[in-house]
Amino acid sequence: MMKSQLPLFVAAEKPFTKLMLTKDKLATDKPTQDEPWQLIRGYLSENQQRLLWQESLEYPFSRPTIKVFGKMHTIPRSQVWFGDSGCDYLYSGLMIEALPWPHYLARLRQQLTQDFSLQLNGVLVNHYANGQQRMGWHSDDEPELASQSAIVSLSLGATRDFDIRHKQNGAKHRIALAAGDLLLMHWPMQRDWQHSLPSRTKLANPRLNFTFRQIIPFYHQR
Ligand SMILES: O=C(O)CCC(=O)C(=O)O
Ligand SMILES: [Fe+2]
Repeated sequence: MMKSQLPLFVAAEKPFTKLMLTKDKLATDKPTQDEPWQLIRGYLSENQQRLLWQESLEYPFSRPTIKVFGKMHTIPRSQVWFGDSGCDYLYSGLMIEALPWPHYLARLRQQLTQDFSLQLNGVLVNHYANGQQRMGWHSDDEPELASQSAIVSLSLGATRDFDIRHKQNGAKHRIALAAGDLLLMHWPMQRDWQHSLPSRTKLANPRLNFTFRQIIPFYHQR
């Protein structure tokens, strides 16, 4: 349905080959009550990574200015939000309207929906131009997120450390997220933990991250 809006260069590309997700592959890492996340290395094929990266060159990224503790800041990365209609997202006091799904991102959403039995209806794409760009400590706990829903994170490009810390007991984890890796963040990760993407000042290479989410449609119009 989105095909007509595709940039021309992808028309000739081979389609995704459907990834066969074997039980073994899923079993490589299991979420536990103590650590409610699950890492699947190399979930995206090389072909998928290439197509998504290429498609992202056409995404309308922006660097909005947001209010943090009463002060205005331009976010240290660029982002864009795609989603089903009505799946707008209020982010640090800023209403982001859902843009229609680009082709390969729509296909990836479908694949994730099937592989993990999730109802994903929006994706935040973050582009980190280099190691100076980053994301501070936060939990993804906005009220428009469906109650107790999981968030699926996929990474492309440069490998970056992803830090996780417990809100109460101070436990810390660091996961190096490489191109193609998938991190499944199950409930109650967003209730009990924060995460961040620290800067790496010497790194010159860009990275993309997609976090697929389930939003309560028309939340902000009710
Ligand atoms: O870039 C990442 O790996 C993290 C992104 C993230 O935490 C978010 O979009 O909420
Ligand atoms: Fe996050």
